Amino acid sequence: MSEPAFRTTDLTKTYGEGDGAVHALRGVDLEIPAGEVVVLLGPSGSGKSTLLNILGGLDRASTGEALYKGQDITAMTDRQLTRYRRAHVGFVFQFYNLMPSLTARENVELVTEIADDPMAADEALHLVGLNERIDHFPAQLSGGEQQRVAIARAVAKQPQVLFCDEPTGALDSTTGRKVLKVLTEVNAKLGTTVLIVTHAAATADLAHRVIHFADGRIRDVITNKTRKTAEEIHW
Ligand SMILES: Nc1ncnc2c1ncn2[C@@H]1O[C@H](COP(=O)(O)OP(=O)(O)OP(=O)(O)O)[C@@H](O)[C@H]1O
Repeated sequence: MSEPAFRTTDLTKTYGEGDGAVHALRGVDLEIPAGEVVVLLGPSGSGKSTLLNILGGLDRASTGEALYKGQDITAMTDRQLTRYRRAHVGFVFQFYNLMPSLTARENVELVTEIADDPMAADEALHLVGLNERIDHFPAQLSGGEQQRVAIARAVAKQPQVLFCDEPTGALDSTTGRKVLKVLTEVNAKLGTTVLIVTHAAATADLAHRVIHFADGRIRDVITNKTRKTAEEIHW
């Protein structure tokens, strides 16, 4: 069996100290195979984004181990973490964080200009179905189209892993489905491991694996025997 994308052992994260301490992660043991679409579900405050941020190298664990392809992220220096994020990881957030004064292509080029082995910005925009919108500014695009530019930007540097925190949170369900379709296509075409944190529980039907969080711990992990397509899910 190939090495998993991620493996965590007794991972904890505590924000603050003493009486005010918040135990965001209380001991997470997890394995995420490379090449899967994984959906993280759970109540607000249960630790999903915290886990995503630690695996993505945006935040640090308090204790425990988190391996990316056998490398311990928790032991990395800040410089190593920056390199890890640059080389291997793409992020998609609820709000698209596009530069309003740049076109779709120019927004993607911001990343392709500094990446080691990027695809062309136009190719990334084709991949997300925005062929006709390449020279549009964000204000000329719908919310779903803006999110697809954000996905193109994240995918253009050819990351091994795509972390998506509430990628459909600001979208209606029809538009959200288009965005999810793009994420599953990126997984299928490029083999990118895709982790999605969401409150839209129906998204779980797209996943290879569904992780349920509760109170800073994993409650259960389900492997879907069959997966639905983005067109088939509703929320
Ligand atoms: N930077 C921070 N400082 C202090 N507490 C934090 C910080 N980030 C998260 N927390 C707390 O950690 C806990 C877990 O938060 P997290 O955002 O991981 O949950 P979540 O499951 O993603 O929630 P949601 O679904 O609402 O996004 C919460 O109680 C939150 O308030």
